[in-house]
Formats: sequence, structure tokens, C-alpha cells
Amino acid sequence: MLTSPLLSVCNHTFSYNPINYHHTPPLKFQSLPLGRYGRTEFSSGSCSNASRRKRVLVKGSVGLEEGVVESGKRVNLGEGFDAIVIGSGIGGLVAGTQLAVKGARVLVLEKYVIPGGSSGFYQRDGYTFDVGSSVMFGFSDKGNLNLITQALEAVGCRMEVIPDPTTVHFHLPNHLSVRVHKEYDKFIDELTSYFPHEKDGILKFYGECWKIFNSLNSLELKSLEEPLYLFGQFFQKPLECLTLAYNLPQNAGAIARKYIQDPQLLSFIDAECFIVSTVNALQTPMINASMVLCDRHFGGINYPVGGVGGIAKSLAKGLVDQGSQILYKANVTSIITEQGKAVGVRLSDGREFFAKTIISNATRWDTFGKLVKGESLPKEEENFQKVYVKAPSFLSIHMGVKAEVLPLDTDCHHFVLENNWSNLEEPYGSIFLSIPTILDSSLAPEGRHILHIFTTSSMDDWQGLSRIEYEAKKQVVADEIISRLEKKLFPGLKSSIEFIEVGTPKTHRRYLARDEGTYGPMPRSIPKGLLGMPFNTTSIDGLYCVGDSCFPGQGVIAVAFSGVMCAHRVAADIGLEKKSPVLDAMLLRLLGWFRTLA
Ligand SMILES: NC(=O)c1ccc[n+]([C@@H]2O[C@H](COP(=O)([O-])OP(=O)(O)OC[C@H]3O[C@@H](n4cnc5c(N)ncnc54)[C@H](O)[C@@H]3O)[C@@H](O)[C@H]2O)c1
Ligand SMILES: CC(C)=CCC/C(C)=C/C=C/C(C)=C/C=C/C(C)=C/C=C/C=C(C)/C=C/C=C(C)/C=C/C=C(\C)CCC=C(C)C
Repeated sequence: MLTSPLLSVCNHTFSYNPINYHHTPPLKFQSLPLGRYGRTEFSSGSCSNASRRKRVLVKGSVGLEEGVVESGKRVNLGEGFDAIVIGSGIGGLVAGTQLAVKGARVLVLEKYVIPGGSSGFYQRDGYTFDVGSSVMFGFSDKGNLNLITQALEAVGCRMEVIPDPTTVHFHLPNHLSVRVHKEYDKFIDELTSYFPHEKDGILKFYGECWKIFNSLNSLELKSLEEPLYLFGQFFQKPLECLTLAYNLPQNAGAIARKYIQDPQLLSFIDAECFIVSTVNALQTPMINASMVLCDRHFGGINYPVGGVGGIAKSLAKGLVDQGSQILYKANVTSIITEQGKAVGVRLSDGREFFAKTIISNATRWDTFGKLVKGESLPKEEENFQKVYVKAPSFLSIHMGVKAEVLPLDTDCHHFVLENNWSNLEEPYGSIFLSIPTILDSSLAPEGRHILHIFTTSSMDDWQGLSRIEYEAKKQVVADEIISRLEKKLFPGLKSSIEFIEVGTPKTHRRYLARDEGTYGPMPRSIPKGLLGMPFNTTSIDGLYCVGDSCFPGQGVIAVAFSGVMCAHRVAADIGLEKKSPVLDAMLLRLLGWFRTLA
């Protein structure tokens, strides 16, 4: 068991656009700090085989093993990789580790200095901040849907977790204050105390979610693009598969409207969906809604001791333990194709790596807009972009505050929408707040709490500003958000601030390499549930995508599933799992046709 993995092995601080105020002494600004991870040096050497491709020799740190392998030792990465994964977000790491345990030789290339992407971390002044949100689904010890636990176990890791008794505390218009308790009955009682006339509708809507969740939870989860597996599941669990197939094109809002009439309760269901999809219930696929609305009661929300960043660190270490490799500061700028097949990647420093398959954990917009060069946008991607647009990014405020400002019974996660339901999807309209130190006090110095506040914000709002205007705007916007929280939740909040850093969509774009800092794909209008969401194969032979612009979308557990599916499909294609070329061709054509219906 790994106890506090992040804190025990990581003594360095990592920068996450440290624009700060209310803080003395001022922080040192570092754009890309080099911890032990940053010590990789590269040089190219001659090829020992007849290949015309450059063989890459690595001097210094290779793999993770806390970032260092005997400095100065020349390590030959060699060739013959089965897969190159571009990016070490949870999607990329799960795909990489799952392939590695199946016996594949994998190389993960990460632009930044640590793994994790939006699930990374940074440390400052004794605080360990999660870069993204701290609500972890799929991290329990039961069922088939605990995909984070399973991904870690696959590479021999286990993290200590702290159960959260309340997934989220909603503070909504008209004094609607609902705690989502881990215990389902307690949550239903609390919700029905506000809407007694809708008790039946509430039970029926959440009951529908449970039917879907139980079906999902009964399946062995692998690639829905692999026919032998898919038909096998239909054969073994016909009712469950038909339930899922029926619900694939459905959205939560439409199903809620079958059972519920009260407009305020429907707005509450919108808020339930918005916190995970950044869109209302009418636009949120029913399968995804069911997954999160039930897992929080089934397995519960569990926080990893030491912070969310420990998950990626453990996976990256597991990858290396399996004989595969990860390189940091490896910025892929193009995917090399030969006769229409993806065969390798080129980095910004000119190095090239080659493999049988290439898996991109960059968003589809980045993959097809930047990395695949000289090709017109494939039809499949055109269709994807017709159905989905980039969701806005976030403004994030990471703060350290004096502990006494929080009442003793404060919950860990809050969602605040003050007066007007119509502000739900507006930029800065609602506020997300996580206080992970409620669960794990080791993340902050004694007597302090971490507040991670975030709200939707789009890139347009931050373009065209001078440096001084940009920083001034950060202060103004952050100040206003903090004032709102002070008024609604924590009187005296401002004067309790000991540390603060503000990140904007530009920060997310820069540090997470996500086009416009997007949170992920968002349906352009009312989608047909998950029908239009592409899986992992692409129209370029040998090129696969993984992460939140693949089925089933945003969220750590969702991208972990995407990683599992991707690894299975790739393993079948490189001969590590069974496959049937004839059935493959039929299924892939059928799935492609389904997507055109979305
Ligand atoms: N539930 C939560 O609390 C929570 C918390 C954090 C993150 N998330 C979710 O995680 C999801 C994202 O996960 P993901 O796996 O899709 O990806 P990601 O965006 O987290 O990671 C992608 C990684 O790829 C790297 N990368 C991108 N382009 C590159 C290039 N050209 N060369 C090298 N490296 C490159 C980035 O640096 C990053 O590390 C989001 O949808 C978000 O919802 C959820
Ligand atoms: C193929 C065909 C045609 C058919 C077939 C049928 C079948 C069999 C089907 C199947 C299916 C499946 C398996 C599916 C699956 C799915 C899944 C797994 C899903 C998942 C999902 C998940 C999700 C979406 C998640 C999400 C999450 C998130 C996003 C989170 C977030 C959070 C946050 C932001 C936090 C908040 C905070 C505060 C409030 C503070």
C-alpha cells in the first residue's frame, strides 16, 4: 500500500502559472521549473540496424523512477515500440499501462515535467494543490466501475483513500441547500424534504439511473469497438446490454421530464448534470449522468491520500516497472505518416520516435488541428466537430486560508449558484469549490486549509490584454468570486487568505496543452446521448485517440475507461488480443454509421 505517495517522494514544487497576490514574500515566478523530472538530456546517435530512422539515445533521466536514472548513463531507447502515447493525462497513462501489462512496449511522451495533465498537482509554500478538481469517482474497492482502482492495481499499485461523506453540497437559488450524502436514502430524504410533491418522480428518475448503472456495473469493461468482446457481452448479459443500447442515444433531461414537473426540481437536475458535464441535463447523456449520480452512492467518492497527483505518479511509475518508458519535456509537434499510416512522431527539438501504433491523448482538436499535418480534416472528425464544440475553460483560484474561517462541519465540495437559475451555464455564473484539506490535512501547513475555487470562463475573455491588464483583470475577477463566497458561505474569507494563485483559460492552454484551455467536448445542441461520441480508432490507420474527446467524454473515470477501451483495441490490432478482421470491418462501419445519426 502506498501511503501519501505524492508527499513522500516529491520534494519539488511545480509551477502552475503562479500569479499571486496577498502574499508575502512574493513568490518567485518560474515558467517551467525543473525538478528532478526536468533533468533529461537527449542526443541522437547512429543506428545500429539498417533502418534509416534515427535511433534515439537518452542521457540522464529516463522513465519515471522518481525521475532519475543514474545521471550520465547513456540509455538506448532503441526501436520496436508497439505504441507511442502522446501525453500522460489519465487517459494516456491508462492506455499505456494497460498495454504494457498485456506485454506491449510503450513509450509515453509528455510535454510537461510531470505526469497527469489536468489530474496533475503542484506544490507551493507547504501546500499541495490539485490542478483539476478533487472529486474522484471510480476509486472504491467494489464493483466493475472502480476504474481508477483497477488501473492502479493492474500495475501493482494501490493508494490509500479517504471516503468523502458528502459528494457535494449544493447552495442554490431560493435557499435550496442540498447535501448529496454518500448514503442514497439520506440524499433522497433531503431532496424530497424540499419537493415532497415530487417524491414519486424523484424515485423514478434516480431509479432509471440505477438501472443503467447496475447494467454498466455488471459488464466486463473493454473496447466497444472490438466485436468479439462486444458480441460476447451481448451473449452473456443480453438484458444489461440492451438496456445500455437503448439508453445510448438518451439524455438525462428528457428522462427527468418524464417523471418530474416541478421546474425548480428540474433545475436542480440541471445543476446535478452541469457539475460534471458543463451543460444542462437536456444535453447530458443519460449513461454518463447515471454513472456519476449512482457511483457516488455505490462506491462513493474517495480522495487519495497525498492528493490527486499521486494517481498519475503511481501509474507512470507502474508503466516503467512494466518495462515501458515515459519521457518528460517531450513536446510532440507532428504525427509522422507513411502511405496514410501513422508510424511515428516528431518532437519540437527535432527528435523522431517510431512505433507500430500512435495514441494521442491530446484533444481531437489538437490532434487533427495541429499534430496531423498536411491532411484535410477527415470526414469522421468533421462530423465530430459538427456535433461537438470546445467547452469553455475555467478560471481557477488556489488559496491557502487560516483554518478558523471555516465552520467545523464544512463539507469538502460545494457548488454555489446564488440567485438566478438562468446563470447556471453563464461564464462565472456558478462557483465550484473544493476544500480537500477537510479530508486530508497533510496537503497544507498546520492550521491552514486549501480552497480550490473554479468557475467557467472562456478564452475570448482573456485575449488581447497587455501583461499588466491581464494580471489586473485576474485580480478583479478573482476578488469578485471570493467576495461572492464570503457573502454566501464564509464570512471573513478575504482577511483569512495566506496564499493565492489565479489561473485563467490561458494557463490551462499553456500547461495542459489543450486548445483554448477547453474542459473538453460539449454538444453544440441537444445531442443523441453518446451516439455521436467517437471511440478510439480514427480514420488514419495506426492512429488512435484517447481522453475526453473520445467516448464517454470528460472526467477522470471517463478518460480511464477510454484508456481501457483504447488499450484493448490497440492490443487486438497488434496481435496481443484476439481479433476477427472481418467482424472488425463490419462493426467499425456500423459504428461509423451510428455516429452519422447523432
Ligand atoms: N473529476 C475530476 O475531479 C477531474 C479532475 C481533473 C481532471 N479531470 C478530467 O480529466 C480529463 C482530461 O484527461 P485526459 O486524459 O483526456 O487528458 P489531460 O488533458 O488531462 O492530459 C493530456 C496530457 O497530454 C499532454 N500533451 C498534450 N499535447 C501534447 C503534445 N503535443 N506532446 C506531448 N504531450 C502533450 C499534456 O501536457 C497533458 O499532460 C478532463 O476531462 C477532466 O474532466 C477530472
Ligand atoms: C456499441 C453499441 C452500439 C451498443 C452496445 C451497447 C453497450 C454494451 C453499451 C455499453 C456502454 C458502456 C460500457 C458505457 C460505459 C460508460 C461509462 C463507463 C461512462 C462513464 C462516465 C463517467 C463520467 C461522465 C464522469 C464524469 C465525471 C466528471 C466530469 C467529474 C467532474 C467533477 C467535477 C468537475 C467536480 C465538481 C466539483 C465541485 C462541485 C466542487
